[in-house]
Amino acid sequence: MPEPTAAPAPSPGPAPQHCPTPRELDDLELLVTGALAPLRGFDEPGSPVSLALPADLADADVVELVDPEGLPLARATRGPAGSRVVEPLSRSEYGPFRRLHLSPVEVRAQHAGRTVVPVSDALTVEQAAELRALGPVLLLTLCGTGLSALSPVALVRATLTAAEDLDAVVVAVPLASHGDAETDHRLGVQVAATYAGDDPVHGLRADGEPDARVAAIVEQDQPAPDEQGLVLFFTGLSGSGKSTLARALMDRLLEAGSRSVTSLDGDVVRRHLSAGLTFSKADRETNIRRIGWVAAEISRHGGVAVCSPIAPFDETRQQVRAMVDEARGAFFLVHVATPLEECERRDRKGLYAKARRGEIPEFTGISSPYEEPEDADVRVDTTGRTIEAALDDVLDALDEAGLIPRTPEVEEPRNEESRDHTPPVVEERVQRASRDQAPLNVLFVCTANICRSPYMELRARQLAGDSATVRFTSAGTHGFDQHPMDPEMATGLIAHGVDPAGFTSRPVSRQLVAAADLVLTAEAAHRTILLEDDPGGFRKIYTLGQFVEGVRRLPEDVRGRDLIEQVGRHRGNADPALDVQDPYRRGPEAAAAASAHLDELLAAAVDRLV
Ligand SMILES: Nc1ncnc2c1ncn2[C@@H]1O[C@H](COP(=O)(O)OS(=O)(=O)O)[C@@H](OP(=O)(O)O)[C@H]1O
Ligand SMILES: Nc1ncnc2c1ncn2[C@@H]1O[C@H](COP(=O)(O)OP(=O)(O)O)[C@@H](O)[C@H]1O
Repeated sequence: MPEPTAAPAPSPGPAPQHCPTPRELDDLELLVTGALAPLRGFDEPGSPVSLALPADLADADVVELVDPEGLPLARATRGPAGSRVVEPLSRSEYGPFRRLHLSPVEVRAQHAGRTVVPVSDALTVEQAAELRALGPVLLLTLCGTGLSALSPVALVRATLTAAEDLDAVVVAVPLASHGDAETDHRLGVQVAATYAGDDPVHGLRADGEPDARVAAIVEQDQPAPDEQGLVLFFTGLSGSGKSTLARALMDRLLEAGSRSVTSLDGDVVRRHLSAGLTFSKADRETNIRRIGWVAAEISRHGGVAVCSPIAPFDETRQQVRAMVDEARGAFFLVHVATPLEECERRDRKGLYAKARRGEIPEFTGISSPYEEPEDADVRVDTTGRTIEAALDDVLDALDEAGLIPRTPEVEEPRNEESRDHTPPVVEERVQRASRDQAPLNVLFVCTANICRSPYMELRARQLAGDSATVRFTSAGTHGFDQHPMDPEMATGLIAHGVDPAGFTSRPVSRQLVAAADLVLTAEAAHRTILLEDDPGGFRKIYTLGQFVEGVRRLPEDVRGRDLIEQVGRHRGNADPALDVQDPYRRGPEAAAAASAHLDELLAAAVDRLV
């Protein structure tokens, strides 16, 4: 049959409605405003601007496209060669910065005569200077789904903030990403040319760092992995241990108090959110999608959702992953891979026996399939293991992924005396701005402040030369006041030409830790002691060995405060294997070994701090 050459007349009766994806809604807006000209519809030959209709609408001549709240936005009519011609019905009125969404025609009428500059990331100080030299500019903020590393709303906020000091008009254009950088660039050039008309278009050089105000917007929008919304999704057979492990993990998080946690347990969800659903394939999929939707919303707002349904189908699990992704949360899949024989042996609820007798139809593992995940972040078989040991595997994997650091309070429940209501990280951030200009305060800590930490303090000072940008001090977790340095370790310093004569020891205190920008301990045990007193300090208290591991993972040009911040985001474990051994009363060989170990670590750390 020949392809139709023109849109057929719409069939009578109301057109079926469809709500497109966020990316498609962005495309629709640009098609309707003419920003994507010469494109006028979806799926034109060779165009990446496509519309995926559900199977039951694929053959419909006309589909009414609605926004998520059901407002009809446009009619999409079947056109030539499989395209969908778009005819606007109404214009979106809501959404942040809607007033800045101008069409090319509106821009020409209101702002002609300005240089058009496409913006798809936070403007840097250098770029602001570049813009100032251009005279009046129109910042075409390309804020569509997935185009920028920043969320659409943060990109517009960042651009408006940077524009305060410029002769600039900000226009928001929801140009979405279409999968590959080349296509995105090509569409960006096309859209900018359409908006510019006869005015010049200027492409910014990618260069430099944003100023403090813009950086604060970026930081808020891109939280560190351990502050990001998180969906912990346990999947596995009935009786595998999902609920038990999920509950144990939740208890740890709740006791630590640093995250807001919501449980979406399989059985509990089926009593409330999914009441009435059966165990047919379709109903199980609905159940999991509901859990996924709620979990994604929780993650959108920075919370932790702990889900523990069977979730037997890979495709539905992938859909949940995509929903969480869209909400800019992290998705962490735990496969509780206890084999069927063990689950059946446990048969806590007697369900397997009933399923074997045919009294429960479609029972997972017996008469309904379980598709093993191939994309699990961690796989735990609980057979013959304690709950603590199984939980340990999950906590290790979460720590490794940087999502939940193994701080002492997550590690094990704290007792009442050591509970400390330390200021949250937000306050830490505010304080940081005012400290930026002050010298870095680095505190070294060991046990008695007579062997390793004085060596660190005095040797670091020597390595730093006369740098005024860092101050080094030291203290001991169990030290006495006013003791001189241990003679064996002092020998090592003297060999380097450092005179330890004036040094006297002191005990560490909360005040000393609070005043430090960075605390480096000789052993993991010292770190644990300090963190018990200051649980919020896990971003600045490390063992020296752990810190140096972090430093070595970062590019050479990351230095000073940036270095401390970035090590904080990507820190590894305080592995006791990285400890500097205590040489006290172990003779000259132990002292020489400790000095050599410290020399190596300090050379790596100090050079990057000054
Ligand atoms: N036919 C059948 N198959 C599997 N499970 C069954 C069935 N009928 C009832 N149950 C009980 O329901 C719990 C599983 O519900 P879920 O919502 O997690 O299942 S699913 O993800 O929708 O597949 C499951 O709980 P858990 O043991 O916590 O997994 C069972 O107790
Ligand atoms: N290492 C372990 N981890 C988790 N559960 C375990 C472990 N060892 C034994 N169990 C037992 O297995 C059962 C698992 O039940 P549950 O957590 O309700 O599983 P599910 O939610 O997957 O149906 C519980 O009775 C639990 O005490």
